[in-house]
Amino acid sequence: MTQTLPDHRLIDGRNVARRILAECKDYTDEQNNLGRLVSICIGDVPETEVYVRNQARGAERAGLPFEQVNWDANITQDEAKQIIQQMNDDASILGVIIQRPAPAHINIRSLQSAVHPLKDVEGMNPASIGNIVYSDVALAPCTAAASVELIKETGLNLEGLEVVMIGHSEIVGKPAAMMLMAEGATVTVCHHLTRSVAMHSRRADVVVVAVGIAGFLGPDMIKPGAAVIDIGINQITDEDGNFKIVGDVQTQAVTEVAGWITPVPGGVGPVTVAILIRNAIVAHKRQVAAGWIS
Ligand SMILES: Nc1nc2c(c(=O)[nH]1)N[C@@H](CN(C=O)c1ccc(C(=O)N[C@@H](CCC(=O)O)C(=O)O)cc1)CN2
Repeated sequence: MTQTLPDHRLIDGRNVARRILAECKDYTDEQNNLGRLVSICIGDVPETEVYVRNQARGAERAGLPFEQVNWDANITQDEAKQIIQQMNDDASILGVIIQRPAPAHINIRSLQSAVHPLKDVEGMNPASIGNIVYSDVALAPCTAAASVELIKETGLNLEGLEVVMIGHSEIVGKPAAMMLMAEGATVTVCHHLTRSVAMHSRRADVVVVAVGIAGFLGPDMIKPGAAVIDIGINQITDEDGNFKIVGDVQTQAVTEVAGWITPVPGGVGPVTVAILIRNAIVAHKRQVAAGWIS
C-alpha cells in the first residue's frame, strides 16, 4: 500500500491560525464582559466576503463576540465617519475593522484614521502604523503580521536573514518590511518601478510576494531552498467557470525549488484572520490598562 506523506515544504497556515486562536481562547475564557468586534463592509464587495465569513468563524473559535455590519454603497464619507465616532464611544464595542476595498467615493485611509487607536484592531490608524517604526509591533496590520508569523514558522533565524519583499502597499509591504527589520532581518523592498525584481529575489533567503497578480512569482525567480511566503489572495475564474482563490506564486512549480512555501488557500488567509482576533485581545488589554473598561 502506498502512503501519501505530508510535504514538509508546505507551511500550513491553518495550523498556525489554530494555535493563535487557541491562545486567544485561553484569554477570553478568563473574561466575563468582552465587547464585540465589529466588521464593516461598505457596499457589495465579493472579494471581502470570504474574509468576513472567516473573521466570524475565527471570533467564534476564540470566544470573541462578533458583529458584521453592511453599509450601503452610497453612504457618504461624513455619515460613515459619524458612525465610526459613535463606535469609538460605545463601550460595548471592543474593536472595529473596515474592509478594503471601499467604494471609490470613500476615503478609506481617512476613515481608518477615525477609528480610535485603542479600538484599531487592524493597526491601520496612522498612530498604530507609526508605532511600528519604533519597533512596537503588538498592534500591526493583520496581513503584514501574518507574513512575519509565517516566516517564523520555518524556524529560520530572522537575525541577518536576507528578505526580499515584493510589493510596497501600506497594508502589507511597508509595515511587514518594518516589522522584519525590527526582528533583525535585512530587507529589500521591490515595487512596480524596480528594474529587475528577479535580480533581487534570486539572492534572498526569504521572498514575500504581495503584488495581487496571480502567478507572478515563478521558479526562476528564487534561490533553491529559499522560503516563499505568498500573500496574494486573487479571485480567478477557472476553466469550468468556477471562482477560485489563487496566490501571487506559481505554487506547484515553485515548490520544486523552494525550501518552504505557503499555499493559497490555507496559507496567509487563515493567519490574517487569527492575527485580527489576536489584535482584538491586545486592544482589550490596552483598554483595560487605559481605564476605559475594567
Ligand atoms: N481592512 C482590510 N481589508 C482587507 C484586507 C485587510 O488586510 N484589511 N485584506 C484583504 C483580505 N482578503 C482578500 O481580499 C482576504 C483575507 C483572508 C481570506 C481568507 O480567509 N482566505 C482563506 C479562504 C478559505 C476559504 O475559501 O474559505 C484562505 O486563504 O485559506 C480571504 C480574503 C482584503 N481586504
